[in-house]
Amino acid sequence: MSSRSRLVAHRALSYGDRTALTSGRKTMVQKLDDAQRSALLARFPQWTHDPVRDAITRQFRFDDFAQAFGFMASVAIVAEKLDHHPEWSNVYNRVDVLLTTHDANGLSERDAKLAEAIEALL
Ligand SMILES: C[C@H](O)[C@H](O)[C@H]1CNC2=NC(N)=NC(=O)C2=N1
Repeated sequence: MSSRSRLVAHRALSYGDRTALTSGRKTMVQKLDDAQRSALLARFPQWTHDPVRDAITRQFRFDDFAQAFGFMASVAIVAEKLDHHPEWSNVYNRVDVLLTTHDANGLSERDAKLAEAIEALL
């Protein structure tokens, strides 16, 4: 098998897996109501509510770039597993994270799950 065929086969498999993993998630995700949003913020006091985006944000600081990027790599793996991804940026030892659910146009239970998983990495 040529290296090009292997690449294409790998890609096809990846897409197949992804379809299988996500095909059970066609239901609309519900935006949190006010009580649920308050509960979320009480549960994660280090996170700040962004009312414009209906998102939660947190800034993480590490000793250096290697630690910051290691953290991002760990979050990326969890995010991919949850099929829920952060909006973020990194400058040297700093990582700015914003969580919101694009499919709901605001916070949902998925953001709570991802925030919980991120906190568990620290
Ligand atoms: C098709 C796939 O399930 C969706 O696009 C997922 C991927 N990751 C996501 N991440 C975030 N933050 N919000 C979403 O609505 C979202 N949707």
